[in-house]
Amino acid sequence: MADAVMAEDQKFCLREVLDTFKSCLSEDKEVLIDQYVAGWRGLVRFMNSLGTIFSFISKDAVSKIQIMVNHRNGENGVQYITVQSMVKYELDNGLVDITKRGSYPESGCRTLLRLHRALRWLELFLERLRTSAEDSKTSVMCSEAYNESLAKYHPWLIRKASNMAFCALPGRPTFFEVMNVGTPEQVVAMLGDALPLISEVYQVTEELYSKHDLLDLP
Ligand SMILES: CCCCCCCC/C=C\CCCCCCCC(=O)N[C@@H](COP(=O)(O)O)[C@H](O)/C=C/CCCCCCCCCCCCC
Repeated sequence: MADAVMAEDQKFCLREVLDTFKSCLSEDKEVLIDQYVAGWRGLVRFMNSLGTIFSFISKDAVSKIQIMVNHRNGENGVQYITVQSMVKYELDNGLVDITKRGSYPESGCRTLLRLHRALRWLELFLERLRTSAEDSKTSVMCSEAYNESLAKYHPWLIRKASNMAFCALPGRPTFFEVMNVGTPEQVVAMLGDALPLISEVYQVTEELYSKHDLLDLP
């Protein structure tokens, strides 16, 4: 019985993950890195539960998450509390490769930019899921969202592998079930609730990176 309760407690719930993203913005609209990273960690857990075909994506996401965690745990961790403070600290101290890869392949600015681009994919995918009909294909929604966002930054081989992996996504009903949020109507409501905040986190980061000319970091 205790085990059953435990298993129920530990069941994945996408609402909690998206709530983590919702808590990313501080009162003065700074993006909190711990919460941002926790959100991605939750999403990776969800993706892992969909099958090993997504391992190559998961591996890359985990390595980027780990780089950000290392910055937070490092001796200058306090400079990495928000994306705003990280950008200022790394730029002021010349810790970012601006035009070509060089001494700082693991800068926070570069690493977070990769996750930021993936956040745009997430936003587009969730919006499609929210407005989709019952018989819509998640693979098509995922692939369209990918082609409109991340794909332009990926070489041919990654694009090919990604689009092949998307074909393994379960149908919409199963996908909704794995999200463990409730009825399809509750899933749609939850997405409608979470999306504006995810969009805001994306917009705040996009404007910051644009202001400092960081959107094309190598
Ligand atoms: C109800 C909705 C639930 C959605 C659940 C989504 C779960 C997604 C979890 C994680 C997403 C992975 C984020 C991937 C970050 C990719 C960063 C990136 O662009 N990396 C490339 C460039 O890095 P550098 O070489 O410059 O360091 C790297 O080359 C990429 C390698 C792997 C392929 C990345 C493919 C990304 C596809 C994202 C869609 C995930 C689909 C999951 C399906 C649920």
